[in-house]
Amino acid sequence: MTGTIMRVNGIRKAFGGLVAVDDVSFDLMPGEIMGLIGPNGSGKTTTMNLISGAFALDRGTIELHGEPISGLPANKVAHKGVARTFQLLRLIEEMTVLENAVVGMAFQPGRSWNAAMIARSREYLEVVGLADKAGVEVSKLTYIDQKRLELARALAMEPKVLLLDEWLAGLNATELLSGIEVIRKIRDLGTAIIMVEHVMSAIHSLCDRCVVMNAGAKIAEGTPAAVLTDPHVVEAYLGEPHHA
Ligand SMILES: Nc1ncnc2c1ncn2[C@@H]1O[C@H](COP(=O)(O)OP(=O)(O)OP(=O)(O)O)[C@@H](O)[C@H]1O
Repeated sequence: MTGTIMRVNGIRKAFGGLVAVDDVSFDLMPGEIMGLIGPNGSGKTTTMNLISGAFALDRGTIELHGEPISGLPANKVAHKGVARTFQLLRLIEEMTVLENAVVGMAFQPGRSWNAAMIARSREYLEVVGLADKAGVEVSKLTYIDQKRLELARALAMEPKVLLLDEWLAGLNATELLSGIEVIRKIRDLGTAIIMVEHVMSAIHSLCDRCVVMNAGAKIAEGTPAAVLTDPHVVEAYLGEPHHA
């Protein structure tokens, strides 16, 4: 497809006898927010780990702008332009908000700390709504502010594609709304996003398209409204707890 930013083609990953991701394919378009959804244990996080290079593929290919990134180690995938957040926060508690954001840039090859990098990090803090807390020590931040910072750090990698793994999990109703706005803003600034998310209101309001997984396989793809009323998807979710 012309204009595809990422192409995931027939990827597979087994853990012993358990096929966690089974022949999954999808494309990501520039400027798109794609939801990767499905019941617990359906293979979403494993798919994200395959894209980010944290796990090696058993089979299949992943391309970024037509260039293979599958087979590369996670740091190389990140340098090519795929950044991620984690289900568990990975911040350096003793450092300030700004220092943590700069660390995201400083880990890129050929970069050293400089004024331009600090200025850029401040821009990312602005995007995620943390500009006024640049000098605060991370250990003093609230949970949502820590999540915002983790996002700023991912943005500091200047990704073409951002992988969000349940980034909205654990937020209260007000925080959820501001979290949704932050994700929308990042997309509007030109980063394509793949988000694994259980919060259906967020999926509805943010995603242009969803890929639905069940037991490792892709079972549906389409707009949130279309896939969430698809009988196969409804059946896959039966027995799952409902989320807001
Ligand atoms: N490192 C691993 N070793 C062995 N099995 C694993 C490993 N990671 C995941 N699995 C198994 O692979 C399957 C898919 O797990 P995965 O975490 O990708 O699902 P998920 O859709 O992200 O689930 P959730 O919504 O609960 O986060 C599960 O059965 C899980 O137990």
